[in-house]
Amino acid sequence: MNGTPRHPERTVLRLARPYLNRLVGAGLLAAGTEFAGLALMATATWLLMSAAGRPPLDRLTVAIVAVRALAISRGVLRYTERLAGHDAVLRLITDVRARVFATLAARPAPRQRAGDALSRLVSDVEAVQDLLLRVLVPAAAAVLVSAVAVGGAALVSPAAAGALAVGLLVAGVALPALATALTRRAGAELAPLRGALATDAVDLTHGAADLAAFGATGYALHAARERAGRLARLERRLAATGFAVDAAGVLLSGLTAGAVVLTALAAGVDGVLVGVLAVGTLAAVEIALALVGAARQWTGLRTGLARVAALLAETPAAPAGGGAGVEPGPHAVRFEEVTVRYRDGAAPALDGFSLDLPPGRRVAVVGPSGAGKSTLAAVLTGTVRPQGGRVTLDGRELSAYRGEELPRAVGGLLAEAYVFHASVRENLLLGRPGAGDDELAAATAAAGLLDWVRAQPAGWETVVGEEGGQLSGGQRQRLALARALLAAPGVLVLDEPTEGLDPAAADAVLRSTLAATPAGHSVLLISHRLLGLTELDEILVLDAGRITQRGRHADLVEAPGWYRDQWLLQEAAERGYLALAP
Ligand SMILES: Nc1ncnc2c1ncn2[C@@H]1O[C@H](COP(=O)(O)OP(=O)(O)OP(=O)(O)O)[C@@H](O)[C@H]1O
Repeated sequence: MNGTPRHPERTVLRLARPYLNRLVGAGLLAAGTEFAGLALMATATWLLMSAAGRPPLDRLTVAIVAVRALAISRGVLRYTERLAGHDAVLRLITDVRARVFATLAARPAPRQRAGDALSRLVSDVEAVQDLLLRVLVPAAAAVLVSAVAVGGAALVSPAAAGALAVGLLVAGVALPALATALTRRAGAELAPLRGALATDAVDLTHGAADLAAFGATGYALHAARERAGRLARLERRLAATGFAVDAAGVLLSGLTAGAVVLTALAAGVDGVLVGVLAVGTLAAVEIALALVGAARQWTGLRTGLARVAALLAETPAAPAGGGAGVEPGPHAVRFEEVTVRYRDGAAPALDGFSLDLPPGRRVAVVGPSGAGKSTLAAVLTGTVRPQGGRVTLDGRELSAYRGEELPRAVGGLLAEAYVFHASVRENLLLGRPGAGDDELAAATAAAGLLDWVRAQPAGWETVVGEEGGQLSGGQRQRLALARALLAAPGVLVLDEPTEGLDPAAADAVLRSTLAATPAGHSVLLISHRLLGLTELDEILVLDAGRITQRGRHADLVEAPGWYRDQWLLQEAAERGYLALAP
């Protein structure tokens, strides 16, 4: 696991480099907007106070025109700033999303909940957008305008400018630092609580039927309500702290204006200009107070930014040799002393596993639940990377193949295959885009689903529902199997291909599946069911990640051990089942 970069902002800024001109432009426009606002207040004050003395109108003309020009330009500048800022940031975000997806796609299968991963992906990438648009651009504008305001005030009275500078420093540095310090801890507690609440919502809706069946709805609701209550209390506390800091900001702007007025009066500044300084100070402090908001945003964004930066830092290295290209057809696979451990300190799921799978060989892996069979399939398809040993395809390590290369050589039916909310045809074409009806029919026949497809009024266009919900478990399994057969990778991995089928159907489907696999293609079959394995070249019995027995069915069934015991049990059970079957 890569370490989290210590300054995620730097990673973001590095990515933003190609758009730097646009971002600087947006920053300048934002500063222009704020400056126009400040100048508008100051000019309007001068105009009002001067007009009170009834001077000749021509002395006021420039100021009148300036007020109009500033009022209009403020709106125009704000609009162009938003346009320029969003244009730059949305371009950057497109890059960031593409990189994040590429990294995730090249990564082993996620170990976290899919919903959580997805929502994080969306909100974390948005953190990059917010960092630029809500933190950096307004902060840069506030700093620039504060400097201009102090410079302007210094032209009138250096002493008043000093008082203004102090006020602006407190508003733009001390208050933001205070706001960050006060909210950091609560903010850190908030994120996991929000995550837990999202998970509760998913569990309570998706698991409603099971919760009701076990009479656990009340308990689950109570736990979720408690977490929601804790979140609400935390948010109330954060809001109260936020209001206190905001109130301090208002107080500060009054105090700064008072100090500026007193120093200006003491320095003998003309009354009208004192008024201009007072109103200008209120406007300038308000602009500097934007930094409090920026700091608050920044605190909230840091966790998401760190996660995105960690993902981006993980950008997959191009495989050595640039990927030699994978031809369809036979391939040789070799496992050498492969060890997989899902967690440090946990027992290994695979423990020094070795196997030769030359082209055309058909091997079954059997063993008790938790023995490591699915882990083996995941290692072979590249979704789990072993911590020890190596797995090679045609002599090259699996990790040396590009993400899109490996599936051309190794693939098949993995545990919990996903069926898309689409037609039977579309689900099948995923296995081999462009396959004709004959090919679809051959694969579907081997999986034992062709009769069902033919019986449907819509045939290949039958829509299977969300996650294949309009199919029976067995039909879903057969559809996924047909898709794997259509893909016809050189190394076909079949994780429980006949799960959910009755014994007679399971035998038939396994036989036709093996028959439909082209000569020279190897097969790694994972199965709980030991019947029907007579045709396989070798059967491995796996237990706690190690091979405990190996051989052909005829030999294993003669030797005392797990295989024989299990085979006898299953055979007796199925004989009973078949005797009862009509
Ligand atoms: N994603 C995971 N995270 C942590 N541990 C895992 C994960 N997947 C599997 N394991 C652990 O690894 C071991 C092997 O699991 P695996 O799924 O490979 O066994 P299996 O033989 O396929 O079991 P089954 O026949 O029940 O499907 C088990 O102890 C399991 O708890």
